[in-house]
Amino acid sequence: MKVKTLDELSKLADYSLVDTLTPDPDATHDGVDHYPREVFSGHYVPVKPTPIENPTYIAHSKQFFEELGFDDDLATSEDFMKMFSGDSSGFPEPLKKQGWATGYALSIYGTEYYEQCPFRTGNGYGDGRAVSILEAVINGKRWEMQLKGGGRTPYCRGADGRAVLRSSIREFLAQEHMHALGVPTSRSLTLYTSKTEKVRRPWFRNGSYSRDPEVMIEEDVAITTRVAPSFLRVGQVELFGRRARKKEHTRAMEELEQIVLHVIEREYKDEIEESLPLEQKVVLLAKAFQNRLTSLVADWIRIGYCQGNFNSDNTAVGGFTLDYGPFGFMDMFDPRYQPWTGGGAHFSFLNQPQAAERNFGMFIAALKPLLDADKEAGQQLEMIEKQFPRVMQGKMIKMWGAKLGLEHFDAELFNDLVTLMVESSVDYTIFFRELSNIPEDISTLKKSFYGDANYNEKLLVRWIEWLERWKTLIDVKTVPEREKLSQKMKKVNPKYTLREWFLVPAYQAAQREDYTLMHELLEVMNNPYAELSKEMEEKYYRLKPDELFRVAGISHVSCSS
Ligand SMILES: Nc1ncnc2c1ncn2[C@@H]1O[C@H](COP(=O)(O)OP(=O)(O)OP(=O)(O)O)[C@@H](O)[C@H]1O
Ligand SMILES: [Mg+2]
Repeated sequence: MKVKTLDELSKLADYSLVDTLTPDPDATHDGVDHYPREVFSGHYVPVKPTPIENPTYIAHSKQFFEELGFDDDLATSEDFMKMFSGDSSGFPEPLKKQGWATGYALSIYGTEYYEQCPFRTGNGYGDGRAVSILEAVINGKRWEMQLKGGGRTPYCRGADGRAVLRSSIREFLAQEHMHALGVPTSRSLTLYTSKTEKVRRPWFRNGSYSRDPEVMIEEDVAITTRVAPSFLRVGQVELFGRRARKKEHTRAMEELEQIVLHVIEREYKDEIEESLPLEQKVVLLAKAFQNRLTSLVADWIRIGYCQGNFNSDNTAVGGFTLDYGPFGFMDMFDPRYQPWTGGGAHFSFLNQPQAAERNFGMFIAALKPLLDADKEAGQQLEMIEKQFPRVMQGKMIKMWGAKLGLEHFDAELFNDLVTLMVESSVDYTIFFRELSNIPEDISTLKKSFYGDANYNEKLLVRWIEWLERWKTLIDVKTVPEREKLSQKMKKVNPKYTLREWFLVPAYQAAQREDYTLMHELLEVMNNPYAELSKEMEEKYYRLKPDELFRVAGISHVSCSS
C-alpha cells in the first residue's frame, strides 16, 4: 500500500526516540525562537520552521519515494508541499507543529573551536538553518526528515536561515548520486523553491578566476528535505563531551550519557547489545563507528569525492556522508584536490583519511568522561583510537586493489601508477573506467589524458610498461575470465560522476525555471555504473573542457550556503 496522503504519512510518525532526549529548558513554548541566543543545556531546541514564500515544486527523488512507499503524486499535493517547504500550520495530528534544531560543537582537524559561535562560548553553534520536522518508522526503518534552509534557529548566528537554489540543487542531486554510487549518505526527498523570496550571497563575476567572492548576488531560496536514520554528528557528541569534561552544569554528565545511548539506539542498535553495561557499549560504539568511518572515507576516494569541509560537525556519527556544501567530484587526478577555497590542504582529497582520524579522535575524547570510573574500558578506548591508521590503511589497500582489479594489492605498481597519473594529468574517473575494459594497449587509456601527455614519448613508454606489468598481475587468461574481471571492475569504477561543470548549467537553467538539465542529471547520476545511450556518453563521459579550468564557481567554490 502506497502512502498517498499527508494523513497517511502522519500515521507513520513516531517521535518516541527524540522524545527521550532533553529539550532546552529555556526554549519558548510556541517554537518562535529565531534569534541567536546561547543554549546552555538540553539536546535540542523546539523551533518552528519558517515557510518559504509561494513554494514551487522542482523535484523529488522518485527512487527514494519508491523505497519509502510514497506515491509520486504526494510530492505535488498541496499539504505535503506545504509541510516540506516549512509551513507546519495545517499539520494533521499527531505531527508536531514545532520542529527541532540541535546544538553542536566544532573542531577543525582535531582542534576545538569556539570563535564560530557569536558568544565565543560554543553555546550558540549548531543547526542554524536545518530543522527536523518528522521522525517516522516506515517499513520497519526509522527515518528523520530535516528541512535544509528551513529558517532561522537560535543557532543561526545572525544569518538568514535560508539555503539558495544553487546549493540546494547541488545537495539534492549529490545525495541521490552518492546513494547510487553505493556510498552511505543522507538522502534527498524533495526540493521546492520560491520565485518571490530571495536572499543575497557573495559570489563571483562571470568567468572570473578569483579565489575569493567579488560581488553580492541575489538568489532564489529553496528547501531540500534530507532524510537519514539520524542527523547525529560527531560535533554533537563533542558538545556534550566538552560540557561534561568541564562540568559546565549539574546535568552535563547525564546529558552526555543520554546522547551516547541515543546514538546507539538510532545508529548501532543491531550491532550493540542493549543489555550490556554502559562502559562496554561505549567501547563497542567506538569500534563500530571506526569501522564505518574508515569504510566511508575509502569509498569517497574510490569515487573521486572530496568533502571539502570535513569538520567534526560535518561528520555523521552514523558513518555516512552529510553536508554537501563545498564538496566536489574530482576531474583531473590531484592528490591535493580541494574544491573549497576556504578549506585548506588538510581537507584535500588524499588527506581525507588523516582528517577522518582527527575527527575520530574528537569523538573518542567526547566519550572519555563516561569511562572515568572504568580504567580498563578507558584503555580499550585508547587502543581503538591508536588502531585508526592501521584500520584505515587496510580499507584503502582493499579499495585500491578493487579499483585495479587485483586480488593482492601491489604497492610498487600502485605507487608507479600514482606518479604516472600525476605526471600525465589524468582524468580520475575516465582512467579507471577505461582500465576496467582491460585494454589491449594504452590507446584507450589516452582518452583520460589532459594536456600534453599524449605527445610525450617517454611518458607513453612508461605507460606501456606499466600496463604490461598490471596485466601480468591481473592474470586473466581466457576471454570469459577477462569479461568477468571487467564487469567486476566496472562495479567499483563509475562511468559517471557529478562534476561541478555539469552542475553549473543545471542550476543556472533552474534559476530560469528550466529544469530539464537538472532532471537529466538526476537520471544519469542515478545510474553511475551503467552504460547509457551514446548521447549521454558524449555529454557526460568526457574530459573537462580546457576553458573551464580555474574558473571560479566551477573549479572551486567559496561559499556553499
Ligand atoms: N544561511 C544560513 N543561516 C543560518 N545558519 C547558517 C546559514 N548558512 C550556514 N549556517 C550555519 O553555519 C554552520 C556551518 O556551515 P555549514 O556550511 O557546515 O553548514 P550547512 O551547510 O548549513 O550544514 P549542514 O549540512 O551541516 O547542516 C552551520 O551551523 C549552519 O547551520
Ligand atoms: Mg555543516
